[in-house]
Amino acid sequence: MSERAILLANLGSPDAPDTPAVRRYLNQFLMDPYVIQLPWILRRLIVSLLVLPTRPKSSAAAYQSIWWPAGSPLIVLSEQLRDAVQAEVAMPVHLAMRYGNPAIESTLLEIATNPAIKEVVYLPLYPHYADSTIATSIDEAERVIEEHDLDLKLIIPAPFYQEPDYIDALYQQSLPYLSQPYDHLIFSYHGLPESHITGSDPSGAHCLQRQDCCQQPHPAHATCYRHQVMATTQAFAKKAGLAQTDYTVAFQSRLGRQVWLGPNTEDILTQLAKEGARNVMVMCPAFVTDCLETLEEIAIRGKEVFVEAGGESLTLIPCLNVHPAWVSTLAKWLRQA
Ligand SMILES: C=CC1=C(C)c2cc3[nH]c(cc4nc(cc5[nH]c(cc1n2)c(C)c5CCC(=O)O)C(CCC(=O)O)=C4C)c(C)c3C=C
Ligand SMILES: [Fe+2]
Ligand SMILES: [Fe+2]
Repeated sequence: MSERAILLANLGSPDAPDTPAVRRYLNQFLMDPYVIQLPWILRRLIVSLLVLPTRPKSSAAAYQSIWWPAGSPLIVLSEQLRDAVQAEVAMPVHLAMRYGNPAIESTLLEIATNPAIKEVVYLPLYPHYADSTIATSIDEAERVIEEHDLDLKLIIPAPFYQEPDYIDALYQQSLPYLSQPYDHLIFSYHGLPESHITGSDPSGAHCLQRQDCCQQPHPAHATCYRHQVMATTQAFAKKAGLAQTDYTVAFQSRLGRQVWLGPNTEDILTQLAKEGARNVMVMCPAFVTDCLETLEEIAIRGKEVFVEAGGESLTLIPCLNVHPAWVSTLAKWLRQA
């Protein structure tokens, strides 16, 4: 019988919080055709002329504000997750990053050095489908296997955005926070250009054609990020007994001039403060590990926006990270895959 290994994949971080390392990382990230979905020449021009001259410096400063002695929070937490899962499963558990290190390529090559391993349970660590996360991670792993002619078969679990165990883990992680007094809860998901949503609609005629498209059952939802984040939110709200007036869904991390999913998290923070909210909670279920986008964009910059608009406190509910409920859920899925 063939043996299996597990490969967990996350997005990745620069190797260091300095401008040259962030420039290399952004160049690899934004030249990915799944991320900036334009022909190569346009992508090259945008990245080289509009992004790389200025963003590496400002992003490096942002990374410096959240960097830990052991490294990038996203990498350190992902390594801790790998080790915690390893303690619960009999198969070897590896970790790779789509951008930066450890790369998917070097990690698959390392797995392939064990001739007994024929199958790899490959789990990109994103609850919701997006071309720029799950699809690109799968594409990269398939490219490596084909290019190096590796005798490995990938077993890929489906997006887990509404799996009851995932919702339960989110609930358990957030319970100590949501049992404190607060005025409003924001579900802040990473944003996407609307063109990514319509572009991954296989019917070409459903997504974003009407405001409530995500509430109407449709096969396009298998690859609709907006539908999937709405489903996570609704399942969580039901589990936590939240009324619709208790929370708002918003999207963060806009980049560039395209139309992105809305509403924008910063606009919602400003609006809530102006309407009289003083204490808000923010949870970010699109990320399973804390990272730049939660620790800096929400907990530092989001808080500044909220306080400037008249609010008092913004509390970031940590991501699942290495919560025991999440670790045992992952271990169970990976054993059963
Ligand atoms: C067109 C640009 C981007 C798309 C589309 C995008 C989608 C997307 N990203 C995440 C998760 C993360 N993104 C992170 C950082 C980050 N994202 C973009 C751009 C797009 N993301 C950039 C340029 C950056 C780098 C930092 C910056 O300069 O702003 C991170 C954090 C990485 C870390 O090191 O901590 C995560 C995680 C998802 C889930 C997603 C689509 C749903
Ligand atoms: Fe991103
Ligand atoms: Fe939809």
